[in-house]
Amino acid sequence: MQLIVTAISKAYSKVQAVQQVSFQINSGEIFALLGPNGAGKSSIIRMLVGMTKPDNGSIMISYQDQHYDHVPRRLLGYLPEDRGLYPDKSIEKNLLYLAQLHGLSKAAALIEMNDWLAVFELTDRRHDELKQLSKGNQQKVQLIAAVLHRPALVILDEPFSGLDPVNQEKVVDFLQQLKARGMTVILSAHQMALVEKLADHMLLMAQGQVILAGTLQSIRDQSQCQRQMKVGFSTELSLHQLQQLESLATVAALNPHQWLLTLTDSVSVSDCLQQLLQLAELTQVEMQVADLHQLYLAAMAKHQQYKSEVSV
Ligand SMILES: Nc1ncnc2c1ncn2[C@@H]1O[C@H](COP(=O)(O)OP(=O)(O)OP(=O)(O)O)[C@@H](O)[C@H]1O
Repeated sequence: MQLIVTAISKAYSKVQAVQQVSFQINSGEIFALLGPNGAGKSSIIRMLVGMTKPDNGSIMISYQDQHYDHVPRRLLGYLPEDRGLYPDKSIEKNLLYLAQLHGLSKAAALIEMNDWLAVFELTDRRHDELKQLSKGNQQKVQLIAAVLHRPALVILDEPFSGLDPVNQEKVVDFLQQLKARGMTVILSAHQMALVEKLADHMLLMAQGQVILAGTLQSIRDQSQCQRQMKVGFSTELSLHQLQQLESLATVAALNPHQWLLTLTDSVSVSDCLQQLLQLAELTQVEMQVADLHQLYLAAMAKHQQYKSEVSV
C-alpha cells in the first residue's frame, strides 16, 4: 500500500484550514499528524477518509497493483474524532454489527473480535452495554471497531484522548500490533512522548501548513534544539562572560561550574569549543538530544516568531 497526498488545501468559509499539504506514506508505517488545536489535522483526516473533498490537490492510493484517487472503504479503518457506536447495545452487538457492515461473515467477525477483546482484557464484559463502560473501555471498543475487518489503512483521530497513562500505553501496544499485522496507520495526537515511541514518520503542522516533516532523527537534524550542549568548567564563570561569545544563542546556568548552551545557527561545534576553552578548562562536554516534546515547542516558537516578523 502506498498513499501519496499532493498539495491538498481545504477552506471552510473564511478559514483556510489546510494549505498545500503534501506527504507520502508507505506500507506498514505509522504516520503521525501533529500540531496545536486548529492546526488542520482533523481536516486532513476527513479528506483522507472521503468525508470532505480537497479544494485543490490530490490523494492517490495504490494497493495490490490497483490505483485509486480516494481511499476505498473496504481498505479503510477509521476512528473519528466524534466517536460513534450504539450506547444501548452490548460490546459484542456493536462490534459484530460493524464488522458485518464492512463485509465480514459472522464467523470471521467473531474470530477477530475474540482476539481483540482478549488483547484489551474485555472478554468478560462482551455482553455489557457500551454505556455501562468507563470512557477508557469505550475507547478500546471504538478502536477494535476500527480494525475488526483488517483494513490495510487505519486512520485514528486522537486515539489517546481521554485515556489514563496505563490505558494510553495499551493503545501504544495496540498500534504496534497493527503495524506487526501489516496495517498502515495514520494518527493525530497531542501526546509527544507516545508518538515518539511509535511513529516512523511525522508531520508537524500549524495554521494549516507543514512546519516540519520526517523521521524523528531528520526532524532533530532540522531543529536548533539539536545544537544544545551541557558543559562543565574547572572554574566558576559569570553569565556575562558566556553571553559575550558570538557562538552562543542562549546561555543558562545549571550551577556556577555547569552551563546549558545553545549554539548559533552558523557556528560549528569545534569552533564553539575553541571559544569556550579560551575562558577556562572544560571538565565536561555533553551534546543534548532533544525529545519530540522539545522539538515541537521549538518548532512552534520559531513558527510564531516567523509569523510575527512577516506581519511587522
Ligand atoms: N466544519 C467546519 N466549519 C468551519 N470551520 C472549521 C470546520 N472544521 C474545522 N474548521 C476550522 O478549521 C481549522 C482546522 O481545524 P481542525 O479541526 O482540522 O484542526 P485540528 O488540528 O484537528 O485541531 P484539534 O487538535 O483541536 O482537533 C480550525 O480553525 C477550525 O476552526
